[in-house]
Amino acid sequence: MRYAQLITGPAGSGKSTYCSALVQHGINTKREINVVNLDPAAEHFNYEPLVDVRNLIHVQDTMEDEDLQFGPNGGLLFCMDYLVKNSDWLQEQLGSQEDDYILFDCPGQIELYTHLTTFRKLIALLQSWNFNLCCVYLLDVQFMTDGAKFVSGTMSALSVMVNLELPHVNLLTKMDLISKSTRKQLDRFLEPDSHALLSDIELNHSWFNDKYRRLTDVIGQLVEDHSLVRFLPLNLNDEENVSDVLLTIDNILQFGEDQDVKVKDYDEVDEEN
Ligand SMILES: Nc1nc2c(ncn2[C@@H]2O[C@H](COP(=O)(O)OP(=O)(O)OP(=O)(O)O)[C@@H](O)[C@H]2O)c(=O)[nH]1
Repeated sequence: MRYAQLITGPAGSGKSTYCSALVQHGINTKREINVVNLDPAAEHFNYEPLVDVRNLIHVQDTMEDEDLQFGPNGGLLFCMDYLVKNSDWLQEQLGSQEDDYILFDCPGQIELYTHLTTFRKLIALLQSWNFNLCCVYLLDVQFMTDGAKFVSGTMSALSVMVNLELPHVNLLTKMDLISKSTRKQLDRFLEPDSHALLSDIELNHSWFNDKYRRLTDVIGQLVEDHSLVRFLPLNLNDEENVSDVLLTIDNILQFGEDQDVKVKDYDEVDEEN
């Protein structure tokens, strides 16, 4: 079996930074973690990729091509389709090493995860190449600190979970950037508690009419009653937190069962944070 995290999330949510941090964590703990860059528009990252999709196709190619003349967004979607159609290239680049552990650093266009089929096709290919996959969805915590934004972020995570149908972990990134009081407020949402969300929305959004208030309440209840969407805080400055998050994902991937790696379960890490 091979193991991989699909690192997804909106533009700027911290995907490449997370990948670099995990590679460094791997070096510190004498564990090999490789990264594959799947973003054909990537300009800069701080890791040495095992495979780089830009060697197959670059978004610039699609924008400069006389026939295609795409804009940046359409070009990126075209590149991802091109990758799926030329999957032999990716398969060859990935090799076939047993027990390898790969982070796929994906583009920031969330339509790829929320409703287009390209990623589902890519997932099916990776699975057919013996990869056990976990989708890791990153959201910048700064966009989750008031009730209305938290509901919106929760819905985007839910769309990805429903569309990709993979074992899934949501991470709140850039935890080092929020104050203690904001963290306290966030903790009330993470519970999750629909009434905390609702009272925050009523307090901060006087324009919220009855209909929206009821809708928010119902969504909050739904998420709470079915434990649908959970978020783990990720602070890259805290090595113990990084280690716990990685172990949680390892557990979901069932990585470690044959490799003698200690794993923690989701609830354990959630409580510790
Ligand atoms: N303070 C802080 N900044 C972070 C953290 N993670 C990412 N950043 C910053 O956020 C910005 C975006 O991070 P990236 O890792 O490039 O985000 P991305 O999701 O890969 O972005 P796209 O490739 O555009 O989709 C960069 O300036 C990072 O330095 C974090 O944990 N803490």
